[in-house]
Amino acid sequence: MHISRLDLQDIRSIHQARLMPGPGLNLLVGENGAGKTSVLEALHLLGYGRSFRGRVRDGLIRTGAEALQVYAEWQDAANRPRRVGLRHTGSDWTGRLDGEDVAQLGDLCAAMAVITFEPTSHALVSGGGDPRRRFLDWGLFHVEHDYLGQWRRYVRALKQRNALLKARNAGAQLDAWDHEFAEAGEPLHRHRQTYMAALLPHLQAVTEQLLPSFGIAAFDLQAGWKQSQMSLADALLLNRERDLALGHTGVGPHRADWRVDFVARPDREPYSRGQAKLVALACLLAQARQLHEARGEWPVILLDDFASELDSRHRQRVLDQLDNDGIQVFLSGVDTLPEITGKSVTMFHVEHGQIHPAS
Ligand SMILES: Nc1ncnc2c1ncn2[C@@H]1O[C@H](COP(=O)(O)OP(=O)(O)OP(=O)(O)O)[C@@H](O)[C@H]1O
Repeated sequence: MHISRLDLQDIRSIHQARLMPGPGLNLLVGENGAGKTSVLEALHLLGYGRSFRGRVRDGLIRTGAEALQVYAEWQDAANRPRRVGLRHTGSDWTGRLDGEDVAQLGDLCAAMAVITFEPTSHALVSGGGDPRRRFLDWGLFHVEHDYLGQWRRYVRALKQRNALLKARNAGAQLDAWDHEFAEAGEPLHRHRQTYMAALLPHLQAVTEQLLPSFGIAAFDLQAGWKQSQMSLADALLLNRERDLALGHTGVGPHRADWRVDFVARPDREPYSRGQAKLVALACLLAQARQLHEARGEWPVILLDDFASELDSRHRQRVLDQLDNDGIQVFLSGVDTLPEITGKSVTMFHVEHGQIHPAS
């Protein structure tokens, strides 16, 4: 997808702005605090319904304004014009997609595929399991039409089961929710397995380009229970006493995780922050490629503060790859980058919340 127009209103220090982005690399340059990241946050909001710097009500709306608004136009894979608009007050939102009101924020997010690489993205490989589960769920949400419904069914069963566990209610109701939980959880896991298998060749290809000396040794999914030894229903039964004592469900796809191991790192020594960022970026770019393979459409890629912690050689490799693939990228930085030489670049100067195309 190529966003051809982006209107922003009352996002952080940006009162009103309109950008006409180019199809390739869009570079947002300006001093610290100018408002560059705010533009990326607005796009991320359309793709995820939230900011990557906290909740909307925690400062995304310009001080003194009642609500923020974002509007974007793009062409989809079949070159059809699409448009999306979102107004958010911090507690309530209204959304329009192709001229129609939408009932769920998820409908907007499904239309806009956005992949964001930002200063905390290294958490994808060096933090807890939450971002890694979200990574899988995001990919599946965009390529498997029924995944969202299955995921919602699972989350509902988990909530109900946890409520019963908290109330120490081990009666027939718990049996019924165990059944529902297992029925919803098993297919979720199978989807994740299939997705990881589909992702692997892309991860290999991206790693080959970004980190050629690493070599992928394994890309493994842990189900969240001892899936090779028992069904989810059996795992629930086995863990029931423990779950009742703890008041929550300790096994299931909500405890799943994945890891990527490299031939060059047999002892799995900890990554430097820059290495963690590169591995995280490789995973995100693999996800972009898989989405393209599955849907015939590239996501939009946001690279916030890209220059920090990635050396020039790696920046060059990343930007070359994105350029070769013809992906639309929004990149923010305090300075322009030498690595953009020879690429099709649309540049914007950002200053005190004002955005001007650079001539
Ligand atoms: N709710 C708000 N209302 C008004 N201004 C805000 C609000 N939240 C943040 N700001 C201001 O917006 C600016 C933040 O912009 P942003 O983080 O997008 O800058 P940036 O250009 O990405 O900076 P850096 O290069 O330092 O990362 C800051 O000047 C901040 O004071």
